[in-house]
Formats: sequence, C-alpha cells, structure tokens
Amino acid sequence: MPHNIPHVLAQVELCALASRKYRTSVSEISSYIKQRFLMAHLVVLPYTINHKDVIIIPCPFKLLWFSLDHHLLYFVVTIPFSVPVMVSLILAVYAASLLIFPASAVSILASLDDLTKSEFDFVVVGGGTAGLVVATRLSENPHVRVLVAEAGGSNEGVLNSIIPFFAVELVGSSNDWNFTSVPQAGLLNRTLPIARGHLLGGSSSINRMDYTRGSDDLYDHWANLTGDHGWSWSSLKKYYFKNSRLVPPADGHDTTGQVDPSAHGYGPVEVSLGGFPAGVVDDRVVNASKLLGGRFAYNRDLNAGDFVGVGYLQSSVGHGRRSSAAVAYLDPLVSSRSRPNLSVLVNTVVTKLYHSVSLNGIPEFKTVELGQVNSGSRLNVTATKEIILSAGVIGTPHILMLSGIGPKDTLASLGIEPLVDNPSVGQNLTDQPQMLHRYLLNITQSPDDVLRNATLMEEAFDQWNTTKQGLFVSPSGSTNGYLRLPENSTIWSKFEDPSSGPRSAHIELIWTNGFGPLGAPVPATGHFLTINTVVVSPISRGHLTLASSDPFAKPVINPNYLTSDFDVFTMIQAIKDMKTFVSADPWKDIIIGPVGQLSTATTDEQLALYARNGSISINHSIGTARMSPFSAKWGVVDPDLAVKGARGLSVVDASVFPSIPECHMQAPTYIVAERAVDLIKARNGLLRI
Ligand SMILES: Cc1cc2nc3c(=O)[nH]c(=O)nc-3n(C[C@H](O)[C@H](O)[C@H](O)COP(=O)(O)OP(=O)(O)OC[C@H]3O[C@@H](n4cnc5c(N)ncnc54)[C@H](O)[C@@H]3O)c2cc1C
Repeated sequence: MPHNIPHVLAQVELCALASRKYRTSVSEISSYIKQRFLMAHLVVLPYTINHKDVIIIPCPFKLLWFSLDHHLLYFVVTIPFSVPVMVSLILAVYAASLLIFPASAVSILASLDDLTKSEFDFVVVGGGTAGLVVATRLSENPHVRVLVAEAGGSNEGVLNSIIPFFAVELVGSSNDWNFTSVPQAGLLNRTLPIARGHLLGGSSSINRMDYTRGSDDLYDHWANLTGDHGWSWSSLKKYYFKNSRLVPPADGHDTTGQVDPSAHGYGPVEVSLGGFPAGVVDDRVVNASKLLGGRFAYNRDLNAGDFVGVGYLQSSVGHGRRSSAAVAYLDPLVSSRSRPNLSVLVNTVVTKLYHSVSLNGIPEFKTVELGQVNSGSRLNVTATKEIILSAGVIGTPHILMLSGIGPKDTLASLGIEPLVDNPSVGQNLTDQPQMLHRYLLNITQSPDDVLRNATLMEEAFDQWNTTKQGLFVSPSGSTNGYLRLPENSTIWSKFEDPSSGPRSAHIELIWTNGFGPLGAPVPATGHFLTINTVVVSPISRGHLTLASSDPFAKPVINPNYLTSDFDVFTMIQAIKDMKTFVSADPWKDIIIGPVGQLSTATTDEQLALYARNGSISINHSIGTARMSPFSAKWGVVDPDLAVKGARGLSVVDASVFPSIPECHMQAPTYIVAERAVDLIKARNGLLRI
C-alpha cells in the first residue's frame, strides 16, 4: 500500500509534537495515543490555528472532531482517497475550524461593571482548584457559555504564588481568606488560623504544592461509601492522568529510582521532584529508610497506588514555578487568546443562589447573585443548564446555607427561608492536625543562612529570576513518608482502623532542610532540620455554620482538632516514629539534638500536652458537602455531585469528599473535578465521545 510509509512517518510526527508540548517521552505519548484512538493507521499533519497546535488526522472510517484538552485540538477526518483529495479535505476542515474558533479570547473581567452578559449555560462559583478545571473543560466545547465568579483577584504577577520557596508567605496575606477557628477544646482552647486561597487558582495558588493522590484503597473506599464504582481507583485513573504530567526537576538531576514515570499522566498540571535537592537531609532520609525498613521502608513512587513508605516528595512545580489550577488550566487560554465562550469575573463574591420554580416541591436553582466587598450593589446572572458550586470546603456550605439549603432550624433562626432541609450541610468538617519539630544540626551551611541574610536572599532571588535554578525553585522539604500505626498498637483494642485500607497511612512525616517554613522567625545562629508530623487519618469531626445572614460575615468554623483519643494517640506515635527515625545511623554525625519542648517531652502524658499545645492545621479540610449514595438520607450531594433535594445545582470541590484522603488534598480535588466534568457533560447532553 503506497500510504503505509506516510502513515508511519506521520505517527512519529504526532508523537514528537505531543511530546514536545507535554515535555514527556515520545514513547509515553505514543502509548497514550494508541490507547486513546485505537486506530491502526494514521496520517498526521500538524499545524497551527489561532496559536493552537492543531493536528489533522485522516483515518479510514470516521469524520468527527473533538478536543483532547485545551492544549491540543484533534481533527479526525475520513480520507480513503488520493493525496490531492486528502489535501482539499484538510483545507476544508481548516476553513471550517476558523469559523468554529474565531480569533477572540477568554474574558477576564475585573469587576461587576465589566460584565455585559447576564445569561450563561453554566455558572461556576469559585475560580479555585476545582472550579477552574470545571470551567475550562466545559468551555472546550465552543458552543457552551461558561462564567466563573471568583471572590479573589487575579493570580497574575503574584510573586509569592509563583516562586515555590515563598509559598508559606501567602498564608495570612491578602491572598488568603484568613479564617479563624473557634477555640479548640482539644488544643487547650487555642484558636487557629485556617487558610484558604483568595485568588484565581484558589488554594492551589497558595498551597505548599505537595502533590499526592493517595492510595488505591482510598478511591475504592469512596466507591463503597457512595455505591458508585465510578469513584474507584481503576475508574479514576484516566482522570488522574488527565490532570497532571511529570516534568524534570528544575536542576535536571537524574531521577532514576526516585519516581515511577509510568504512574504519571499527560495533563496540564506540571509535577516534579525537588529541583534543589537538600543532599544533607534527603540522602539521609532515604538511607535511614532503607536501613530501617519495615514501617519506614523506601517507596519509589507514593503516587503509584501503594501510599505507605518513605520517598521523594512530588510537587506541583514545573521549571521552577508553581503549577496551580490557574497556571495550568486557565493561563494557557489567556496567553493563546482562545476560548471566547469563557468569562472569568474576579473580585466578585457570590452572595446567594435563587430558585425560580419548584417542581414536585423540589426547587430549581438558576440564578446567581453577585456582589462586591464594600459595595451594596448586586447583579443577578442566569445559568440555563447548571450552577456549579466550587467555592471550597468553607465557601460552598456557606453559600448553600445563605441560599436556604441546610439545617432548617439554623436557617430559620437567622431569618433565611429554608428551601431544602438538609442537616448534613456544613457537618463532617475533617482536617489533619500537624506539628512542626526542630533539631539542631552539626553543619556549616543550610537554607537558614539565606533566611537570615538579606544579601544572600537577594542573590537567591536573582538566581531564580534569571535561571530558574537554586533554592527558590522548590517548596521547602523534598522527602516525606507515610506510616501505618504498628499492627500490635494498643489503640486497636479501643478503635477500629479509620484508614481507607492497608495501603493507606495514619501518619505523615515531612523532612525539611532548614528552620523553614518561612514565616517562623529563624534563630540568629545554628542550622536546623524541621520535621512535620501529621495525623492523616483523624477520627475527630467538626462542623461549620453561619454566623449571620450577611454573606460577607465569616462563618463559624470548628474543626474540633484532637477531640478523639485516637488522634492524640496517633500524634504521639508520630512523634515517637520521628525520634526513632532520626536516631538511625545515617543521622548520627549530623544531629546535635531536639530544640524546644521536644527535648523535654518524653512520657505519653508530656507528649499529649506537647501535641495539644503545638498542633496546628495543615489546611486540608474536606467533607462539608459530603457525597453519599443516591438513596442515603445523609450527605449533601449524590454520587453524580448533584445537590440532593434541588435541581440545577451541583458541588465540585473538596467539600464533597466522602472521607478524608490520607494524603494532601489537591490531587484528589483535581481528580474529582476532572470526573465531575464528564458527569456534568453527560447529564446535559454534551458528551461527544
Ligand atoms: C496554606 C495551604 C497549604 C496547603 N498545602 C497543600 C499541599 O501542599 N498539597 C496539597 O495537595 N494540598 C494542600 N492544601 C490543600 C489544597 O490546596 C486544597 O484542599 C484544595 O486546593 C481545595 O480545592 P477546592 O477547589 O476545594 O477549593 P479552593 O481551591 O480553595 O477554591 C475555592 C475558590 O472559591 C472562591 N470562593 C469562595 N467563596 C466564594 C464566594 N462566595 N464567591 C466567589 N468565590 C468564592 C475562593 O476564593 C477560591 O478561589 C493546602 C491548602 C492551603 C490553604
């Protein structure tokens, strides 16, 4: 067959192009394409339309077009003919595509006054981690009009959000909602700051960037809890792959044995290992893990399904810069001036949702009320197909209750008309308590030098600015470990295992070279090792409720940290594990001793007091609009993420998690959002393939 050679050449060309685009290996892209298209023969001509790489793929059987994601558009056309006919057809498709994709851009609107339209197919409330996935994916279809309303401002030029090392500077800044918990009974009545991102990208723009998807047990547990196999590990794999891709660390070091490339996908969020490895700490962590084995055994890639062991931390960082939902999903559309059917309105608070009609006593929500801080003005917009709440674990239940969806008596007591009596709204608030511990090290150089010296700080900044190399390319900490409680632990006589299964952990340890994170005052002398201990499978549950019917008043937040004896026991075990770990041989030449209360707390009673005195939030709250089976009387959304007892309204963010992932939350949030897009498309007749 004369066209065999072009077929082969073209397939190679497609792989090479996609490989360049996704900065991953040609063989990975090749195997992805084979899986995805299942086509034996392809002829491919790549070229550009409106700054987008477009690939024409003639194949023998089909004529259809679809988009793989917002980076690449694929046109698949039937070409059983000669080359001239094929070229004519390609030109025809090109001309048609110019009509389909006119050269205009996504609108980023700075205030309500800039909004010229009042009707959209979908209104997404909150331009955060999940919200931007939903909005950018739904608007891949040029006929679908999407509005995102985000309370915070743009992520553009927010240096602390761009430079990985400065992440912790964002907490407590104007890019943080700066919530505060009520006094915590389990923490000696201390109140705690609760951070949430207040800018495009939401918490993915201010988080520590640890990128962990949790174990296969976790998602299988979710499938059991919700009665929907679609939430299982095997079903969700494609959505995880769709979210992120592995890129080389900023310093380009050889990562063989530090990560499993086959466990990673091809999505827009860039994920990498530490690009400024702290050899003095990292090597010792890995050596101690290999030496101790057992509960501390080395795990090459914690994101490959088994989430127990010690390994190299993966972060949502690419080429020395944070890769947030805004950077990965939205910014490419802005810079390529594409997606005119997507409007993103910033500095705008969603104050309430209104229902239009009630069918069989079930209210249908179509109207979103928009407002601005320090302004009484309000504007209503309509979502003809669906309103999607992606305002996060605090914002989402807050808006639900303001709109009359929540515990009837609470709403009525605040003068809000109860439309859907649902006592689960705002309940089940679950977060992981963490502590930071310090050891004094016997070394002469560390990041602490930079933190206490303005000139070195400036030099490090210049290095990052000019070369995207050096200390600032990574968040602090490049190794972590997930441990299960010992099987013979005394706690098992009192509590059932709250974890998702044997491949999920109870404890996390994170090792950081230096007194970090920034924000804590660094002592004038000395070099330090910081270790975080985290209870990742807590039993304590909190709740959130309205303080008033004023949409700008902050809600009452009670995470109830360390109110379960299980959580206190687990934190104590975590501290003991940390001590065991740093007493291993590889640390002997370097550790002088613990700093502060850690050095005096030895008995369980003293450690419990130390834990209650020192625990803070790791900002991993979930579960305030929990997902439950269709028939369940508890829960806020069904397994398709539609709000129970309402029409036209769904929730897509970390508030729907049916149980707490024993990991960090951004990857599970992205996974939920990527699947949610298909669920929303399916019920609105928008699925093309
Ligand atoms: C300081 C910090 C550190 C963290 N570290 C990590 C980490 O290292 N790794 C990890 O995996 N996870 C981490 N997390 C957790 C993780 O980032 C979040 O769980 C996840 O991003 C939540 O995504 P979301 O879509 O549910 O909410 P968000 O990303 O918070 O999005 C909600 C959006 O809605 C907007 N919004 C809220 N209310 C309204 C309203 N009324 N009107 C309009 N807009 C509104 C918000 O401004 C925000 O942009 C961290 C979180 C924080 C805060």
